[in-house]
Amino acid sequence: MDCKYFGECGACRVYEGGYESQLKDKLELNKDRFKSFYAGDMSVFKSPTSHYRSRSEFKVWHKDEDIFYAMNHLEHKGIVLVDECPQVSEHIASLMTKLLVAIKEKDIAFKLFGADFLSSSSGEIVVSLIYHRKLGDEWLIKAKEIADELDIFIIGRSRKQKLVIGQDFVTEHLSVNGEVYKFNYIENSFTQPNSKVNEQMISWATESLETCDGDLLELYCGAGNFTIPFAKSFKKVLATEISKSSINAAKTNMLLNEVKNIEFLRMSVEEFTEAIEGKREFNRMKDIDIDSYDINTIFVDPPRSGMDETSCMMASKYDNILYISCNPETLLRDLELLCKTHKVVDMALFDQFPYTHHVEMGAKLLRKGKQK
Ligand SMILES: C[S@@+](CC[C@H](N)C(=O)[O-])C[C@H]1O[C@@H](n2cnc3c(N)ncnc32)[C@H](O)[C@@H]1O
Repeated sequence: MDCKYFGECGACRVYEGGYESQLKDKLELNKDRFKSFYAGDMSVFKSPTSHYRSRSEFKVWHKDEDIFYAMNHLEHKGIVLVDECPQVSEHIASLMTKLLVAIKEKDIAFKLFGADFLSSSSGEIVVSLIYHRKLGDEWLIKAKEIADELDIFIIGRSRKQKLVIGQDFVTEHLSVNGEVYKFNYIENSFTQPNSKVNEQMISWATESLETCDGDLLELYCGAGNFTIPFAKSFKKVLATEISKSSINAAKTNMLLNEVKNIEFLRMSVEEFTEAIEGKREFNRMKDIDIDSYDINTIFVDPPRSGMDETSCMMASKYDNILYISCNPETLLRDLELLCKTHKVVDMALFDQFPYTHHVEMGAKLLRKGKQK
């Protein structure tokens, strides 16, 4: 990646030998890490080597009456000023300077401290401008002029305030095994950052579940990123997630894709575990006939902290477990528990975060004694 800040700004790590060499090392490290659970081939899915991030957050730094984008320094305290970034999508990259110029010209930089970008592959962009002051009518008029001029959506945020100019989402199209799915990505909600790798993850996961029978249970479903492509392989899907805005987006995304066999439930994994074990009743489950589900398969995509012990015990009740993880360390910890009853039959590495040491992993597990 040809970048004048490479390694300095904190977003990328300098790696001798470049992208391919780093990926090879990540693969070796993870093959070794998981060798006691899985000794087969690990599929590897590469990222584009630049302009792969569809969302990105920058600080806005004020210096000598001027403003700059900034990132935390990688090695020590302090920041690095950034005027371009080859990680972000082409659409975000070509907007960054124009937006900064417009903010200065319209004089709306006072107490602005953050700029978050979210883009779709077709070029829709929502920018959240984050302030340490209450935003009034004057800000709204000027920000609307910028939004019109640059053909973007702008959200003004400050404490307990959210002003939306246009809309607070972009619509992304993802191509999965030859089919195109539409997703509304909501500002300030979780979305997978690397669209090309995300498409490969969903394709791999969908193929991994193709032979599973019965219904599907999904935990940590977000806005239905996996759920919606999975739905055609199952009669019914029950998908749960803690975030209200993600569940609302998931329901919209189900309609956008004309999918009808999913029930989305806003519930934490901890709550859902209590509900399914009959330990506690929840009003949110009153319209869900849990006994009508014939669940043999569970799909999980937890945050970096992984699953907890109780959720692993719950997942172990199902014959097929598919686990997508953004943190190999917590995946390894959880496999210690899951592999008391199950064995890992396939694994994949997705290079969702190039130029960092992070990777996304996939693991397919089958109850011991069951055939593939
Ligand atoms: C790594 S994201 C995956 C989301 C989705 N599968 C996707 O691909 O976009 C993890 C999700 O877990 C949700 N989450 C975090 N803690 C949770 C909990 N305790 N119970 C349920 N969901 C939780 C987050 O809101 C987030 O949407």
